[in-house]
Amino acid sequence: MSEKSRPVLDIAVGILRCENEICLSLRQKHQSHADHWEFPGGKVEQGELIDTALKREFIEELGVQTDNWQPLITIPWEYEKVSVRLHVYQSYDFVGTPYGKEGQRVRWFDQSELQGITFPDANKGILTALELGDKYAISGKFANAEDFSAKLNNVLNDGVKLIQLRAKGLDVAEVRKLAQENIGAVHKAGAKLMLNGTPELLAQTQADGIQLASNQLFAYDTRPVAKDKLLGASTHNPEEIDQALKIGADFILLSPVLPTQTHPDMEALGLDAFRELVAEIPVPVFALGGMKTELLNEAKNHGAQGIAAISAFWR
Ligand SMILES: Nc1nc2c([nH]c(=O)n2[C@H]2C[C@H](O)[C@@H](COP(=O)(O)OP(=O)(O)OP(=O)(O)O)O2)c(=O)[nH]1
Repeated sequence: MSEKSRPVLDIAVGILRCENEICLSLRQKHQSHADHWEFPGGKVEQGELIDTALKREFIEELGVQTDNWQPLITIPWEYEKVSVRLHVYQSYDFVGTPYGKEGQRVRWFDQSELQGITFPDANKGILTALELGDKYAISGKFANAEDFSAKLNNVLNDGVKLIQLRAKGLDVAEVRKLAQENIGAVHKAGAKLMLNGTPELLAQTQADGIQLASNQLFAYDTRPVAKDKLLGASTHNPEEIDQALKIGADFILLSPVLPTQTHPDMEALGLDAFRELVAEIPVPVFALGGMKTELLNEAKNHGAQGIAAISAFWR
């Protein structure tokens, strides 16, 4: 059967958390992806809600009662033999001690250990979703280097964990200097700094990744940064989204979701069209364009990892 015509299996995937630890189980020899760790879960039965499926699977497979499952990300994925849609939820709420009721190994891992663990391929976007917060601040206007640091500090104090240094008026050397002067404060706050720039610039700094503008995406055939750096891609349509995924983007910005003063000439997608596009993207997607913190939950309810904005964060 061709990949397009075969049925898609809906899988409920549960990230059960206890402080910084996450419960994983090891897939068994008779299963696909044998000896890969997974977040527990399984197929959603006909007509079943995702959180009902998760409660059932955690009782059946791990002997724990769970509650308060919250959506994190949905991952569409084509394996060689099966098409799946992973509905990934997380919860801190459980009663009992998880154990392998079906003989599988079950273990708690610190979240910082997850990057070194072998998961099925579809899980890459889940790990990124766990790593990134739900607010992505993009730097706006600033008077000088001191003013940049002060504004950045406000963003960090607001608890934002992902920041893009975007300074179109500066030359590369000035951007590099700003990045190096501020990276310490960003990392001290447990946040990550993305550069609106090239892989070459990234290599000269301690920044965490680059954000490629939509017209830069087509300059590459393969991932232009190392695996341990973040690659963000700015997109507006399916063609740019496909190219972003082709070159291994870790996450995507999709815009303009709502009308925005920065691009008055572009027609806004609207949240419903945003949701439809996001449903086909196996990595986290931030909603950009007209976003304010009051819209965060609505954006998340439409499948977003969170919101990206200049004016909502940069003050
Ligand atoms: N539970 C879970 N499933 C995952 C994860 N990542 C991932 O790609 N999957 C895929 C593997 C399977 O194709 C499907 C899970 O279905 P399932 O759990 O009912 O499958 P199963 O044990 O019957 O094993 P099989 O039919 O795939 O051999 O979702 C994950 O983290 N947790």
